[in-house]
Amino acid sequence: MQIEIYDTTLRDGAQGEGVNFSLDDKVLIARRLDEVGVDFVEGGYPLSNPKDAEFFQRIAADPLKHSKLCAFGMTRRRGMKPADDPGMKSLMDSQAPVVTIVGKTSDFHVAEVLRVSEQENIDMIAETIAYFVGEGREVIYDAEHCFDGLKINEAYALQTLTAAADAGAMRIVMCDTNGGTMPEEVAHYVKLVQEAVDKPVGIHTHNDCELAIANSLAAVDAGATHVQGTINGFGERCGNADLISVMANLGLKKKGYQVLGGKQTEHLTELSRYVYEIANMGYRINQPFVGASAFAHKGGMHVHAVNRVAHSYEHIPPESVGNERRVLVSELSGRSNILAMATKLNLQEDKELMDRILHEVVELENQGYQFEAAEASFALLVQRIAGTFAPHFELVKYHVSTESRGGVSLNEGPVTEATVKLSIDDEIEHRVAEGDGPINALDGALRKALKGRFPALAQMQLVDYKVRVINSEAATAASVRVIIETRDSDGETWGTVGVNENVIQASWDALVDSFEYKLAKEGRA
Ligand SMILES: CC(=O)SCCNC(=O)CCNC(=O)[C@H](O)C(C)(C)COP(=O)(O)OP(=O)(O)OC[C@H]1O[C@@H](n2cnc3c(N)ncnc32)[C@H](O)[C@@H]1OP(=O)(O)O
Ligand SMILES: CC(=O)C(=O)O
Repeated sequence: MQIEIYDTTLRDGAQGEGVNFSLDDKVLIARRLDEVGVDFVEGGYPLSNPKDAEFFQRIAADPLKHSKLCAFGMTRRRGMKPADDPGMKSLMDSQAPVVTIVGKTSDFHVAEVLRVSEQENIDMIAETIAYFVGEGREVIYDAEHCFDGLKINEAYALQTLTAAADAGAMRIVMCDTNGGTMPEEVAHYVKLVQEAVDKPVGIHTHNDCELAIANSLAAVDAGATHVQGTINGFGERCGNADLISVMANLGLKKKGYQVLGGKQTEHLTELSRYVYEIANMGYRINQPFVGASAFAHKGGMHVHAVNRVAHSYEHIPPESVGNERRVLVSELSGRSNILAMATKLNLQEDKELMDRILHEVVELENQGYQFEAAEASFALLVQRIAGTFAPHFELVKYHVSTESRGGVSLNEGPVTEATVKLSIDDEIEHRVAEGDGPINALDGALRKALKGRFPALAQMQLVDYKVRVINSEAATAASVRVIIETRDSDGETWGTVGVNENVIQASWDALVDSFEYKLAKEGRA
């Protein structure tokens, strides 16, 4: 059975706190969803703001190839003809072939929020839908508070749904607007509504009870053939059903269903990250299926088993959703973790060497190091222990000073300067740089000292810097752990770590590892 996927990232997703798309962002996401093969893309609420209205004009000028574009709006205002309502006009002006109309299902909302008679609400639903159908548009009806309405007054809720179906809506979408419905209730009411209306039923869930995906799947099992949600679960309050997981579950896990016209789900990881990037939001590392940790193995016993049989600790192959298997190295590692990482680094299997590496990792983690987010420092550590590490430069000394002068100008902040003296092939490079703080100044001086010999260093940049105070078991004084993330011009990123009681020394150690990792990479290339 083919299940329709309806994406509302650009409308309900944008109602999530912290989510804000520019017009260009919206166009990019709509086109990506179109390429992926999503059936319906809801572009926004044209009455709401000029950006959403303009979005529809941009897409009308260069229509989507596969997905049907939907414009969202509410039923006509009370006491008005649809043709006179500015909301209806904005939906017509959008030129979207599909109009999605939200209307009230619950008599409580009709009385207390809309403050109209029950009959007027039914007229608002029926007249709005009939108007758009008469104008040649397809209409999807989003029944707001559908489950709550059915619980309070089943007969009235069903009357609103049949009014929508009879007026010509092509889908009746049951919305768990407040996100408070349980899966068994969803299944019960979806079956009930299917019997009452002669149109395909859809589901739209919110995640307030962390059940949005379970509820979407329960609805599909009960007969719904259309699922609404957002990429990465963005949305009002706790978000909507995450379509990434919905599609992965329907495409790969549950028997008898197909999504995206039977296309593969291998692009889901890329799609999820694309939307995070455009939204300028960090990825959720433990996001099911597509998160960086979704197939990351940390416990030694797990890694041991995965090395023998990959699926022993994996429910699906990571590649089936475009993700990858990762092995993490930490104090919870066994020899198998080290072996897996060392194999990646082309090291021979050597039990004695593995034991020494494992012992060193456990010892360093006890001091506060952490290699999970610092794979580059781990790779260098392995080389140091194996005796294959050849440093490209050696420190003679560095010096950092920060000077703050009063009385010159109120805008003048402190000036930080770093001097770095290195020995490179027995020659001395001695350079100075100013920066926005000590680490930036050290980074600048180090680059100046190395750039003549190693011009490729200009291709890398530091993209993240994290400091955490730690109190290791071994030492009574507080140390700090610095993790630096670096990105290369080819897109590769790597993490390095430094630990010291002095934050500048910890930063220097992480910085040097980052530079050495890049130089080793260039050497291999
Ligand atoms: C469940 C959902 O997610 S539905 C979508 C929710 N999304 C949004 O609200 C985002 C976009 N919304 C907006 O930009 C604005 O709210 C607008 C443009 C739609 C309306 O703005 P305003 O006219 O200033 O009204 P406001 O937002 O204060 O109140 C909503 C109005 O719509 C009415 N209304 C609410 N639902 C419906 C409905 N289904 N049909 C008709 N009218 C409705 C309310 O009664 C209220 O009108 P009233 O003030 O005359 O009582
Ligand atoms: C329509 C919609 O977004 C809701 O009821 O949640």
